[in-house]
Amino acid sequence: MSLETVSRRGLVLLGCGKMGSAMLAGWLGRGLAPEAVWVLDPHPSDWLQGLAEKGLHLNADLPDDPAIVLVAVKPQMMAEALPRLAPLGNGATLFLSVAAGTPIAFYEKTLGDRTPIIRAMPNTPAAVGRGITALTGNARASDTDLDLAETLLAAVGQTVRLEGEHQMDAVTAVSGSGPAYVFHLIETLAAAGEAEGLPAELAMTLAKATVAGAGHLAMEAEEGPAQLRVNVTSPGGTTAAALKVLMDPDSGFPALLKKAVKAAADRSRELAQ
Ligand SMILES: NC(=O)c1ccc[n+]([C@@H]2O[C@H](COP(=O)([O-])OP(=O)(O)OC[C@H]3O[C@@H](n4cnc5c(N)ncnc54)[C@H](O)[C@@H]3O)[C@@H](O)[C@H]2O)c1
Ligand code: PRO
Repeated sequence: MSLETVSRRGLVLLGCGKMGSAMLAGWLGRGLAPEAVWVLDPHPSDWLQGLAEKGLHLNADLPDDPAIVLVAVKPQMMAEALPRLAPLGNGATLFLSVAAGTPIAFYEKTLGDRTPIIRAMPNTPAAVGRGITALTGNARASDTDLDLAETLLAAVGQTVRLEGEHQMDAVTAVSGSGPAYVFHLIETLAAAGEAEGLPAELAMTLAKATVAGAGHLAMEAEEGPAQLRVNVTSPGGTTAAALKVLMDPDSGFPALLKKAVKAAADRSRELAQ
C-alpha cells in the first residue's frame, strides 16, 4: 500500500490534539491533500477548522474503506471513542494507534481480531520533523502495513521497529515522555543560571541553545555521548566539579532518571489494566 492509496482511500484521525496535529502537519507538509483526511474530534482546534475550509472532512461521515485510521485520543477516552470505528474493523483498513498504555488486545477486542493494528509511540519533536517513533504490529499487520506505517511516520522523524509489544512500556518511558524530561532540564538549567546571577532571558537562551546543540552533536558525532562528555571535561576544571554532583550514583542523574523512567513505565503498565 502506497501513499497514493492513502490519498485515494482516505486517512481518518480519531482525536487530533497535540500529537495527532503534529503528525497531520507533517503529512500535509509532505503533500497529502486535506480532501483525503477525515478528522473526528469533538473539540477541533482553530487550525483544524481552517483546514476544513480547504477540504479536510471535520466530524463528517467517514469513507467506507479508508486506508488507515490514526488513533490519537487519550487512553482514558479510548473506551468511549473507539467503538464508533468498529464498522471499519476486520477489513482492509489499517489501525495505527499512538495511545500510551492501551494494548493491542484492546483494539482487537473492540474492532475484531482480524483487524490489522499497529501500536506506535511517537514523541512531540514530531512537530518539527525531529520525532522518533517506535512501532510494533499484531499478527494481522503485514509487512506492507508496517512499511506504510513507517513511511507515514517517517514524515515526522525517525522510526524504529520493536521486537514486540513487551518493549512498549519502557519505550514510552524513555522517548514518548522523554522530551518532557529534557524540557525540564532546560527550565532547571536556566533557573540555576539565574541563581548564579544571570538575567532570566539570557539564562534561558543559554540553556535552550546548549541542550539543542548538545543533542545535535550527539546525533552527528562519531563518538558516543560518554566520549562527548569527556571532551567537555578538563581535569580539575568546572565541568568535573558539576559532574561530581550529577554523576553521584545515589543522588545524581543515574538514580534520578532510573526512578523517573520506572515511574513512567509503571504508569504505562497501569494504563493497560
Ligand atoms: N503528547 C505527547 O507527547 C504524546 C506522545 C506519544 C503519544 N501520545 C499519545 O497520543 C494520544 C493523544 O495525546 P495528546 O497529547 O495529543 O492529547 P490531546 O489532549 O492534545 O489530544 C487528544 C484529542 O482527542 C480529542 N478527543 C477527546 N475525546 C474524543 C472522542 N470521543 N473522539 C474523538 N476525539 C476525542 C480531544 O478533543 C483532543 O483534541 C494519547 O493517547 C497519548 O498517550 C502523546
Ligand atoms: N505523553 C503521554 C503521557 O504522558 C504518553 C507519552 C507522552 O501519558
